[in-house]
Parts: sequence; structure tokens; C-alpha cells
Amino acid sequence: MEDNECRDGRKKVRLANTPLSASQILTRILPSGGGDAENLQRILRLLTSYGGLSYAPYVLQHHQDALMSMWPLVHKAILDPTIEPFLKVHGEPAYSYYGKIPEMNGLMRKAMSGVSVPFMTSVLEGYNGFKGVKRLVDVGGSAGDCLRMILQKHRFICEGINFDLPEVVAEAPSIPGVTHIGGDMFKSIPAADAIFMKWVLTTWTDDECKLIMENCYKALPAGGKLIACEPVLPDDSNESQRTRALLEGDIFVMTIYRAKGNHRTEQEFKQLGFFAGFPHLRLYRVLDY
Ligand SMILES: C[S@@+](CC[C@H](N)C(=O)[O-])C[C@H]1O[C@@H](n2cnc3c(N)ncnc32)[C@H](O)[C@@H]1O
Repeated sequence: MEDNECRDGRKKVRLANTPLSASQILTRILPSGGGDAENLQRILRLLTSYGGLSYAPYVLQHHQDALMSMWPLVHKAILDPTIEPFLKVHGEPAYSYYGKIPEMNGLMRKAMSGVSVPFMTSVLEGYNGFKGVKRLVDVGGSAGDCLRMILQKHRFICEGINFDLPEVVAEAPSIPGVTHIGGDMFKSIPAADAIFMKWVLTTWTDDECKLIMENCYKALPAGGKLIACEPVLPDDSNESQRTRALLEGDIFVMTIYRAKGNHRTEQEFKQLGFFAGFPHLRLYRVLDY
């Protein structure tokens, strides 16, 4: 009998949800034999490399046909920067396209949870800017994982609002202390003492970022704080692995989200913030991620 089987009377039954080893998986997908369990194990090790959470949905999200088929079309963003390759081919922008296909929408939420939880662990270890906040809104908060972690660490925050597109929050899990609100950040953002936002500005053009940040400004009291977690490009390009990963992410944004959406430098963020009414920018770097 195999590890994931047991006896029910005289019958041999297979237990659901029992972990399978790489070689057990291989015998199921290649019943006639063959395959390399060690190489399969190496892939599984990567996919599960973030603690209890899986990195797999993020890898899968980026490798869906609808996104992969865009890579040979990168040049289109140079020929016509008014429209990103994704929109040119699929006839609508990425987020509304995901929103119409429940599997893509669900995968995007899971992908964000898988990468955001380890990232937020690093942020919350060092960043101390939530003091005095009672009501916090997460703009583009997806399934609400970032808010859940912030509220768990900072018990003085009594109310969290997870604000995202209606079709995204409709499937978000319930989280103690968090209310999910569906809406459009280009129209208005729920009022709060402070606003948190992660991996949102980078996908949009400068004009769109100004509009989002202006809406944040309107939702905040005088002197209120916008805490934006975004990739920050170095002023000068260099050969570090980190910079090259950032530059690759920049091209991903150009191809999928907005031909003129981009990763930005500290100075570029400062200018956008200044335009929207935020006079000071303090940079906090998360380097161990
Ligand atoms: C890259 S994801 C980041 C998710 C989350 N902040 C995180 O870091 O895990 C960007 C999020 O912005 C949301 N979004 C896109 N357009 C939006 C809009 N017009 N209004 C509100 N949220 C929007 C998407 O649904 C998505 O959840």
C-alpha cells in the first residue's frame, strides 16, 4: 500500500489531500514510467520556497498564455506608445480582461498573496510609519493580505478598508477588522487617516498616477500620510541582480499594463507626489527582498 492509501474494510482507498512525493507524482502523470523525480523536486522546491505560502500562483500568473504571447510584441510599445501590446491584442486593458475571467481574476489574487506576504514580513520588521493611524485604507489591496498583516502587527489600527475593483473584492476572504469595498481609484477613494498602497502606481502612466494620488490626497485629513510601496529604480543603471530584476519588471509593465506605465526613481516619485499635494517624501528601503 502507498503512503497516501489506507484500508476501509477490504477495500483500498486513496486519502485525499495527502502529500505526494515527487516520485509519486511522476508515477501518476507518467504511468508508463520515466521522467526525472529529482528535477521535478527542484521545481517543487522553487514553487513552495516562501514559507507556508506558495510562489506557484505568481509564476503561473505571469506564464498564462494571454500574458506570455505578449513578449514577442514588445516592439509594438515602441512603434505606438499610446497603446500597450496587451490591449492591442486582447482588445481591453489587463485588469478588466482578468476581471471577466474568474480563473484569471482568482489567480491574480492568489499570485499577489503568495508574493505579498513574505514581502510584507520584511516591510513590517523595519517600517514604523503607522503610528497614530486608526483607520487605514489599502488602495488596490487585492485579497487583503497586506492589511491583515498590518492590523495584526499594529493593534491600535481599529479599522482597515481593503479597496479594490468590485470583481476583486467580491471574492476576497473575510478578515477580522477589515471591510472590503469595491470601487475605482480613478474616481474616488474611501476616507482614512492614512492610505497604504503596494505595487499599484508602477503599472500606470504619470498622468494616471497623479490622478490616483490626487484622489488619495482628497481622502486624507490635512497632513495625512500616503504610504506607497513601489519598486524604486536606481538613478544610474548597474549590473546588480536587483537592478536587472527591476528593469525586467519595467518592461513587463510596458508590455502588459501600460506602454507608458513604468518603474520610477526616487526623484520621479517625489515629483508625482509633489504634484498631487504631498510636499515630503521619505524613502524607506526594503533591501532583503
Ligand atoms: C499588482 S496588484 C497589487 C495588489 C496588492 N496591493 C499587493 O501588493 O498584493 C494591483 C491591484 O490594483 C487593483 N486595481 C487595478 N485597477 C484598479 C482600480 N481602478 N481601482 C482600484 N483597484 C485597482 C488590481 O485589481 C490589483 O489588485
